[in-house]
Amino acid sequence: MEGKGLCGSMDEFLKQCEQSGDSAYSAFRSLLERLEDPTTRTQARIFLSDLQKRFATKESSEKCLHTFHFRIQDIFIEQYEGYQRRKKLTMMVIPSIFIPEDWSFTFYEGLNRHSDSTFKDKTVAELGCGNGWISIAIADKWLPLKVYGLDINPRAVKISWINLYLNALDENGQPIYDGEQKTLLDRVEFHESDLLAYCRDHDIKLERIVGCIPQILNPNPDAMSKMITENASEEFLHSLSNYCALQGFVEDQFGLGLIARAVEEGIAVIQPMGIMIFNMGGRPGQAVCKRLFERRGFCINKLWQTKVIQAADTDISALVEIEKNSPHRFEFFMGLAGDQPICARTAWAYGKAGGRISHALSVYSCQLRQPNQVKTIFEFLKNGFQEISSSLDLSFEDDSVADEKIPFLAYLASILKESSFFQYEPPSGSRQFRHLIAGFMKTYHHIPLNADNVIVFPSRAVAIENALRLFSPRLAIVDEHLTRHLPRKWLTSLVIENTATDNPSEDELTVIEAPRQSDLMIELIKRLKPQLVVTGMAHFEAVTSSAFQHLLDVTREIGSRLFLDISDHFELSSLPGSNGVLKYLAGTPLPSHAAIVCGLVKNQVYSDLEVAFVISEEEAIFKALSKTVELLEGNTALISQYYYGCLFHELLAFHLSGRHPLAERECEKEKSVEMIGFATSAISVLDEFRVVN
Ligand SMILES: C[S@@+](CC[C@H](N)C(=O)[O-])C[C@H]1O[C@@H](n2cnc3c(N)ncnc32)[C@H](O)[C@@H]1O
Ligand code: MET
Repeated sequence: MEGKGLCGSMDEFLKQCEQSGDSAYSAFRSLLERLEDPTTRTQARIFLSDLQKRFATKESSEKCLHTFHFRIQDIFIEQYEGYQRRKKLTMMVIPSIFIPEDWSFTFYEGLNRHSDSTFKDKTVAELGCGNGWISIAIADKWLPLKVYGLDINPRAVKISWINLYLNALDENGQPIYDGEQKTLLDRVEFHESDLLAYCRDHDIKLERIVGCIPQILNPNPDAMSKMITENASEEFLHSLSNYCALQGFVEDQFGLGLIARAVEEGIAVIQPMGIMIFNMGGRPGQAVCKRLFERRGFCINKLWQTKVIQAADTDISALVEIEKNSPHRFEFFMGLAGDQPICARTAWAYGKAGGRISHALSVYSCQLRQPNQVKTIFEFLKNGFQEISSSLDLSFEDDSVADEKIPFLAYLASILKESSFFQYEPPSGSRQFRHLIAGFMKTYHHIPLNADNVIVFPSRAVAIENALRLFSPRLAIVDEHLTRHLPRKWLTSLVIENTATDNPSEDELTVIEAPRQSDLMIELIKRLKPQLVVTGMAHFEAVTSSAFQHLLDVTREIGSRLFLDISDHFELSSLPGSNGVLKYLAGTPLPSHAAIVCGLVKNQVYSDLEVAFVISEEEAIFKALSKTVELLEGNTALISQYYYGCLFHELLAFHLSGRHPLAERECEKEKSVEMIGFATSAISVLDEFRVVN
């Protein structure tokens, strides 16, 4: 039956199509309006069946494209040998849009390598949907919740809608229902959109983003800046399938700028566990293609790789130009069988001389490693930090490094997003950071500390030097591992012979080095009676608390202050090994003459970042040490506190609070001897200022 009436006669229709591609397009636009209108839909669909039947053979449908500027044909998407009920879709094309070829079919094969659950019930966007066949095939095969087929070419979008009606309704114009009693019209929408603009503007959160978009820079950049409208020239509209404009990304130099932009736009709209699947021409080289994703925080899985003949309608001379101006070499092959890569220049010359050139084509499936954090980083960089974005590298060989660095950058981004400057923090260190350290001690080691028991220093060396200056002991015994950064004069003076009645100047501070072994250290303490002891602990002695207790007792009896360095035994992990000192503190308060020093130095990412903290449960010591930070060495860089703060935060964030009630602590033993007090110079300063934490 020939569709007449609403659609006019077929001959009239074909006559209009014959005039030009533009004219054929406008004939189909009117037909689309009839498909959209439920009252004329059935008839319009029947008219399309009749058109298809009229050019049923392969030859006649080719001729139709040539003469009438459109083609409607069945494409078989599941055609395994021996498989009887071959699945077909009916699809039309017009010359001003992309006509599916090798690239599309490879892409579809790559999509098919995913498990059924990848698309079932999911919200999907297809970038550069062309005539819409991939979006329709996804909807047909996997029953996703919704597929948004997006294309910048307005004509591609209209033809996609026609293709949707062609497949949602049967030849008689009746709806085809799937297993869930839905038709393709319930599952697919097509929209004109520059990459993900449509989803962004409509606040659509996607679970899958798939795309086969151009990878060759337009050899004629002016053409690209032309307004893209439905009425632009056919040639120009078709060129949108093969060429892209400069996008302002580093990847432009490899022709990958459009994909780079798609990925960055995708990071903003994809759900955290979402997957992006891209068809990647291997011409820039596999390493470059992989890097595009990895440096933006993705893990990639190359699902399918094949070789395709370089499309005849795509001029690779833009790649030859890039080779002229850079050391980069693209990767082509001679024929499909070649396996020795040749560069774009050689490929171009070989092609001009009649040779067939091919290149790799792969389907990449990509997922963000730490999705929410990478999203935060990109959200921040989007607003005016293009330069940082270009040099950003979130690719890591080692997962544990990624686990440290990405959360930190995200944390920094969220702080900088809220304020463009670093806030003033008290000299004892950022309250939040001290709070986190105390929280870690409480949660992981059951030591009931609070932020006012913790003083932050730029490094362990500074912490120790400040403690020595604060008390200015006549004699200090310092573990030989910790003397390296102390002023030389302290290590060279020797005032041990002075009697207690002498009144040496405070500058005459003498440091005696001692081995890190508690029995030797204790022997020295007993003999030399220093006013201050700074020591670490050998590993074997740190296992139980007895060496620590012994040191506490001896220093208390003699009247020395003790600074115990636990840096080597302190682990910033979710399963930190304990040690005798921390076990002791869980059950007993830290005596007032003792403090714990801990340098955080073992980070894997920024080996030059250091922070240290001192723990004291004595308010006066807390205040005085805080003051030394202000007076002597300057505050600790906030960036270092953020870095370590973030590590502590990560370790605390998932904990339920109060799951392990803290043990009752025993009371501290009575003081027996008067301890060394603050240096007179320190006292004057401490008296002068009211010390605020
Ligand atoms: C190679 S075709 C792929 C078409 C279809 N997916 C297929 O496989 O047959 C690439 C498509 O990307 C579209 N395109 C180019 N730049 C785009 C952009 N910035 N945003 C959206 N689509 C774009 C082109 O119009 C073209 O339809
Ligand atoms: N013909 C294009 C090329 O060779 C590919 C079109 S599909 C993005 O790059």
